[in-house]
Order: sequence, then structure tokens, then C-alpha cells
Amino acid sequence: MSSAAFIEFRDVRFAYNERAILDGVSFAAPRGKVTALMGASGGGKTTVLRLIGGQVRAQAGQVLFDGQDVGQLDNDALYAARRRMGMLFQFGALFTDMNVFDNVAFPLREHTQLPEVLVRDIVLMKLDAVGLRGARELMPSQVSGGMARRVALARAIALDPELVMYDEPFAGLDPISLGTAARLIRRLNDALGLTSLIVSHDLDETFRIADHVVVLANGGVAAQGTPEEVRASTDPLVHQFVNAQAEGPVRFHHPGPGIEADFGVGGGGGAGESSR
Ligand SMILES: Nc1ncnc2c1ncn2[C@@H]1O[C@H](COP(=O)(O)OP(=O)(O)OP(=O)(O)O)[C@@H](O)[C@H]1O
Repeated sequence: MSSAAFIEFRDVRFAYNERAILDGVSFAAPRGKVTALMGASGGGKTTVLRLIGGQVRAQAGQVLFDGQDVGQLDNDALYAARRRMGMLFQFGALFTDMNVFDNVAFPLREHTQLPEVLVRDIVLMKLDAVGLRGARELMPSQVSGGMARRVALARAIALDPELVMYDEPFAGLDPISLGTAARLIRRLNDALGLTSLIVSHDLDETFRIADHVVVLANGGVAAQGTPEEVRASTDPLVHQFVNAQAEGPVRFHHPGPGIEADFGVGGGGGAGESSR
């Protein structure tokens, strides 16, 4: 029954109010692999994660999670699907009034009826997986940014998800912690048989650990493939992105009124921004 794609977007269109963020997006995230979702700021990467989690629904197209269209699920089915997903947001957002152990135990206590002895074993196992079994008694204020990220990761995998989605897992980390976090994501993916989806701006580190890269630009998919294939792309959008150039076909301006409308410049030949 298992197809190669664990997540698949088929011609997905999504707009906040009237503004199209994704306009005909198709890509696949292979089962068991690490897929990186990249692209310019505001390009809709977090929106892709929200579509998969069913927090928002596509106006057209299909968002398939293990073959099920998330947009068509009723509340119970959506809840069941979400139980199979782990989410790790930027700064992990640990509960500051709970120690490391209780932070990781939280989803288990919240979503299962497991006896406390079992909760303990699972928490220690997850903390061990991220190298922090010895830090269980510490409060969030006593751990470094990199450690906090690892605690959040242990919490995200507490319920044994099949898919883990990371939104900017490396933001704000120093190069060493960043390398550690990246290798940990890779290792956990392989050791636990997960499928991982990473939204990240850190090109080098992300390309190093990803099996598959999807580049979003101007509402569509500008490229997808192995990191090597994406690096070798001749598409100008991808080239601009991979080489971190400010000038190129990716829009710099957030869509809005043209310059004439805001500043009343008339006939001076200044090109207004697209209002798309
Ligand atoms: N709830 C919302 N209502 C209206 N517009 C929104 C909402 N959430 C996001 N947007 C807009 O949708 C666009 C895409 O946002 P999204 O967060 O998906 O982009 P992103 O690629 O993850 O960006 P970044 O890399 O900067 O985090 C942005 O222009 C954002 O301003």
C-alpha cells in the first residue's frame, strides 16, 4: 500500500483572502526521506506546512498525506492524521514553567492514558535520542538555545510520529549547534524511520542533510530534485536563490499598491510593483 510519496501536492492553489500564495504547486516528499522546502521569504513555505497539518485548506488541488487528501478529511480523520505528525517550530517554544522532562512528557500526558512509569521510560528514551537524558531536571532557562531545540525535538517525537515537520529549525543557532541540530534531524529520520520536511533558509546545512529539495518561488515550484540537481538548475529563479543573489527574478517587494498609488508620482517612468 505504501507509495513512494508520503506527502504529495497536486496542483495546489492557496490564497489568503484574494492574494494567491501558492498557485499550481506540485511536489512530492518521498517516504522515509528528508525533504527540504526552500525559497524566498514569504514564498509560502510555512503555508505548505499549515496545509499538510490541515490548519488551512487549499482552494484547489490536493494535499495528500500518505494518500489521503487532508483538505477532504472530517474533524475526526484530521485529528487522527495529525497524531501521525510532529511539528517543530522555530524556537521550540518550551513551556518555561516546566522542566525538560515535563516538557517532553506533556504530549504523552495530554494525548494518551499511559501510566506514569511508561511515560517516564518513553521520555527518557526520547531524551536519550537527542543526547539530553542527563538534562531532564533542568528548567528551560538553564539550557542553551541549541539544547532547547533538541528538547523541543524530543517533544515533537514523543508520540512516535511518522512525519516530522520543522519550521526553521536552525534559526538563531551558532554554526556548531546548527551542525549538531542538522545531523540530529538526519540521524533521527533514519533511526526512527521517519519522513522529515524541513523549511529552512540555511542553504549549506540543509543541502548537506536533505535527500530531496523543493524550491518555491513566485507561487510555484521552481525546481525539485536532489541537492545536486537543484544546484545545477539553470532556471534563473533557482540560480538566484541557490547563489543568494538579491537581484533576479524573485520579487523583492511584498505585493501591494503600485508606487504611483502610494507616492502619487506621475508619468516619471517609475515602474509600479505588480499587485498580484
Ligand atoms: N494568516 C495570514 N493571513 C494573511 N496573509 C498571511 C497569513 N499568513 C501568512 N500570510 C502571508 O502569506 C505569505 C506566505 O507566508 P509564509 O509564512 O507561508 O511564507 P514563508 O515562505 O514561510 O516565509 P518566511 O520564509 O519568511 O517564513 C506571506 O506574504 C505572508 O505575509
